[in-house]
Amino acid sequence: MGLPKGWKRLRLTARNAALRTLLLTDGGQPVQAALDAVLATTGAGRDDESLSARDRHLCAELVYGCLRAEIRLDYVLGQVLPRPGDLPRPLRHVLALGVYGLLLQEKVPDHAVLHEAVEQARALYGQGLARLTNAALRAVQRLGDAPRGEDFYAQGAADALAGLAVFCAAPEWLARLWAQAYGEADAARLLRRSCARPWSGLRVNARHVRAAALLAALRALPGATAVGAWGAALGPGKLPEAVLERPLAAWQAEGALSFQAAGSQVALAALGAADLAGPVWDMCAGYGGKSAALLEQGAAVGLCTDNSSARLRSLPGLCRRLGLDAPPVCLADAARPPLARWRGDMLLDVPCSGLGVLARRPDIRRRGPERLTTLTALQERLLRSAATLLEPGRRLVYITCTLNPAENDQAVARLLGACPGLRLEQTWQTPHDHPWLEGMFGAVLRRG
Ligand SMILES: C[S@@+](CC[C@H](N)C(=O)[O-])C[C@H]1O[C@@H](n2cnc3c(N)ncnc32)[C@H](O)[C@@H]1O
Repeated sequence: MGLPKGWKRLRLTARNAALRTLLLTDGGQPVQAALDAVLATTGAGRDDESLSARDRHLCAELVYGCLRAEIRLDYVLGQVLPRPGDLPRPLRHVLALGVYGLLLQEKVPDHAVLHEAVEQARALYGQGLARLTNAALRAVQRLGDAPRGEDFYAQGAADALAGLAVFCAAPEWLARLWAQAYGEADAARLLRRSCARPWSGLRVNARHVRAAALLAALRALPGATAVGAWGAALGPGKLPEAVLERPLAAWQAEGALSFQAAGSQVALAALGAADLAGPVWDMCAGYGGKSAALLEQGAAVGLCTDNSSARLRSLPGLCRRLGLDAPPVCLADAARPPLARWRGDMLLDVPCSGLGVLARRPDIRRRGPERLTTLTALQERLLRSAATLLEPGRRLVYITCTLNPAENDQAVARLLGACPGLRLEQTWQTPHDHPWLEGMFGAVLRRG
């Protein structure tokens, strides 16, 4: 999306960088890619045009926070403005950033939030809309604590679930899908979890000489939780700068440490993926996060394929950093694989709706339910093609990061119905009442 003409009048601040990032996400760019693109132009070394490390962090918090709360912020704006949807999109982001600052951002004084929002509106659109911004945000201030509580969002909602969906900034269709699939109590738990700030997941490279010491040090951090065999998770804001007197970035650069979502690590451990019989074929290897974890933990990954060359391209470099022998990589559509047989086990970490990772990927909630049917059909094709290649005695591990039965247990059931030679050995999913672990699903199938 093009930027309004007045954009150049804005100073480089965390909030202005956040505004620019949010605009990029409107054009369909994934949130982290948009943030990386904006921060790449605001790095240190550009004298008057640089953001401090603290401001870069604040910018990320604002972007992720606003996207995570978008539906809720829009609702609040709808209570103080007659037709916020008619305003230009950049101004709506200015207002949303302002409401986020007033209601959900700790430690930032209201007057600073108001001042910067009004400055943004003035620079982009002039005095008239700056006045409107000031009036709208002051009206939000006058609502007091009400918008911080759930009851505020029940006004005008069809029922309690619809009100909770707005409070948790989830689309109503998703709340209904979860209520129908898992019951209202679980749907409520999942909605609350989906809008909380995510935990950071760290994975220690089991092959690194200091792996044991590093793992022990990470797990000994205040509030740290062990995940899987080689991981630790830390709550929001708890990531330290350094461990064992070295910056985390240095451990990462020398291949001792990777960032990997705790849910992925727990899923791999629960499904026994490190014990898969080689050569393992990772059919949707992407950037190689799961393959790298398996290689570190001793699995013989023999082939990585994906239909995205941009993703696959980073896999050899990732292996190099971690000191692993990179498996062969090949650009391939897993629904029409380039091989007729595969003698080892297979990993199918499919493209999915991502409804289990909304806290970490908040832009996913902007996508509508219509894509669920397309994704389910794609997963069915991928499962069938993998099952066709599976040799007797070999296992196929199926993984999603979603909370949607059609993509999870029902997808597995459909495959079992269509392929009588397959046996279901295990299914696993993140417990719905887990307060922070992402929603993952996995199944292990074996050809008899
Ligand atoms: C959940 S991601 C995989 C993440 C990866 N396993 C990791 O841990 O980093 C799903 C991947 O499937 C890939 N994909 C989508 N459609 C595909 C297809 N038809 N054949 C192969 N890969 C596909 C996407 O490019 C994406 O990288």
